[in-house]
Amino acid sequence: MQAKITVTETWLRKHRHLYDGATRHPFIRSIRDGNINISAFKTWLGQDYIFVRAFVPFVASVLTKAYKGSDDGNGDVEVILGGVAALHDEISWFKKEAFKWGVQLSSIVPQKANQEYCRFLESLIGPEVEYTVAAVAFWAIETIYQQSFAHCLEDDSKTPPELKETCQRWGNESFGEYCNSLWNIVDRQLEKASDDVITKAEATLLRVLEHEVDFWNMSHGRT
Ligand SMILES: Cc1ncc(CNC=O)c(N)n1
Repeated sequence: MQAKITVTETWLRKHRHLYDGATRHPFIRSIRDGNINISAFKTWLGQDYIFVRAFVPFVASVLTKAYKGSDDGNGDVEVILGGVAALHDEISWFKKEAFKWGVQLSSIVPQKANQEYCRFLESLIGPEVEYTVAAVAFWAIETIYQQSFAHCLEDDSKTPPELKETCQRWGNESFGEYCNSLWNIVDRQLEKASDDVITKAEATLLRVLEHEVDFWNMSHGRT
């Protein structure tokens, strides 16, 4: 018997080009090739700190929806709670890393692409946004970082040693397993979703991919 093709697999095939654009962006390639411009890296670091702060309430809203969706015999709440805990760690890491690179976090002004991405996150927080739709966004946001930074840690990469720890943060195996758990959550939700919700979720995935590309572009100085 042939394994059934999931909705997410269909999407990733259909939108492969945009997906690769987000996970194999020139910014990531430049880290991987070892010719990253350090000022671009610092821009990314400061802007991503702001993004992550805005990401926390979004993830908390996904957690609430998982709880309320509440035929949660599948442990969605625990997986997402793990994500919240990791973000607590991550915020401390950003502060430490910013200090190391001489980036003053308190004086960072969010750039346009970042503002728009944060506003998009806010638009997904409200109770009118279905759990399935919010979970798809969450899965995509985490997975893009995982795939991008794991690419910088492959055997043939020339990632500068001082950036390895950053790449490890999202490229490590346990973050990969966490992303797979999110993927399972999303697949399970989509299997029982209405066509209307599936359509909305696909549109949301596309918006995430576009925002991620714009975010990398911003760090790369292409805005
Ligand atoms: C722009 C962006 N997208 C995804 C992530 C990864 N999630 C949490 O850290 C991130 N830090 N920044």
